[in-house]
Formats: sequence, structure tokens, C-alpha cells
Amino acid sequence: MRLYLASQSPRRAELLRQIRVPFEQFSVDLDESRFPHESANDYVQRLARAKAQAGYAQCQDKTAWVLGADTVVVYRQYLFGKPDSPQEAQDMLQQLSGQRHHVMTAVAVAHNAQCYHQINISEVEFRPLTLAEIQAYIATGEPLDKAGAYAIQGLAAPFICHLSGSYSGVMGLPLYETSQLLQEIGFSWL
Ligand SMILES: Cc1cn([C@H]2C[C@H](O)[C@@H](COP(=O)(O)OP(=O)(O)OP(=O)(O)O)O2)c(=O)[nH]c1=O
Repeated sequence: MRLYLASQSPRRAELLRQIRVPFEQFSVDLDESRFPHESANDYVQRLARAKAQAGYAQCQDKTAWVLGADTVVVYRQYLFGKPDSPQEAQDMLQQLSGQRHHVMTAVAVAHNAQCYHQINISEVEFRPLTLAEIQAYIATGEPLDKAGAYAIQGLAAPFICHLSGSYSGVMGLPLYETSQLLQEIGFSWL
């Protein structure tokens, strides 16, 4: 049984390689807009399923399973995806400074009409950040393709004073939940 990762994210690929899951990667293009009144929880799960299913539709190997995932940062009533500009990244990081927020990552696997999914919700606390620190961080370019405008695995690691949940989930692919899904579909590795 072959596994495909329907994602452009190098982090998701790195995490799957970390646990030695064999896979091939390609990206899918989707409308990622949120429905009116859709909860963050429902939104990430819908997008993870949509990525896996669109990936399966696109995949020539119809015996394969396709994995998709989606990550959002949730602070109070706000939902932060990838910032569209350095200014938006600055606004996100100023709000996250000195506060706790949640990171939700959903993961889904699809094959024909079958689609299984799981969600991980982790809690992260940032120490207070100065505007100069935020601007210096944005100038590195790292925040621009990351949900919530930061990377736990990168230069933002020293900003994080508390994490409750899953490091890999915050990074974009919760490995506990992913391995549960792979076991459920009978995909064995190692
Ligand atoms: C919070 C956080 C997010 N991220 C990344 C993971 C995801 O790549 C990205 C969230 O955006 P997503 O829209 O979930 O994913 P993506 O567009 O990068 O890739 P694809 O949809 O093709 O699978 O943010 C980190 O790398 N580190 C972090 O600490």
C-alpha cells in the first residue's frame, strides 16, 4: 500500500520522515476560505479532509491512500492562518505576545469514498515580546508561510515558555494522531 502526502509543506514531509513513514509528496490547490459561523475546530477538520480527498482525486494510483493536514492558531475569538504580509505577521505576533493560544492541527487520510480524520489541539504560551524582537523575527522571513506567523521548530522556539500538547502538532502534523490513523487503515511501516 502506497501513501501520498498531499501538501506543499516541507515541515509535514520532515515529520513523516522522522518516523520513517515511506511516502511521496505532491501539492493540491484548494479554496481555503472559512464558512460563515464555522468553528475553528470544524474548519481545520474540513480542510484536512478536503486536502486528502482532493489529493486522492488527483492521484493516479487509485490503490493509494492520501494524507492531508491543516493547521490554525486560535487566539481568543481570532483564527490565524498564514499571514498575507509582514504587517499582518506583526499584528499576529503582537497579539500572541505574553499570552496563551491554541494550535489546532487536523490530519486526514482518504481512499475512494473512505476518509478518516483526527484533530490535535495544543496550548502554547509566548513570553512577552518587544516590538523590536517581533520586527527582527519578521525580517528573517520565517513567519511568512507559518500559521500564526511563527515556527516552534525555528527561531520562535525561545519565545515559547509553555507547551501543553503535541510539539509535532504545533509544527503541522501531530505524529501520535497520524500514526493512529495509519494503523487504522492497516498501513504498516518500520
Ligand atoms: C504554528 C506553526 C505552524 N507551522 C506551519 C505548518 C504549516 O506548513 C503551516 C500552516 O499552514 P497550512 O495551510 O496548514 O499548510 P501549508 O499551506 O503550509 O501546506 P499544505 O496546505 O499544502 O499542506 O504553518 C510551522 O511550521 N510551525 C509552527 O510552529
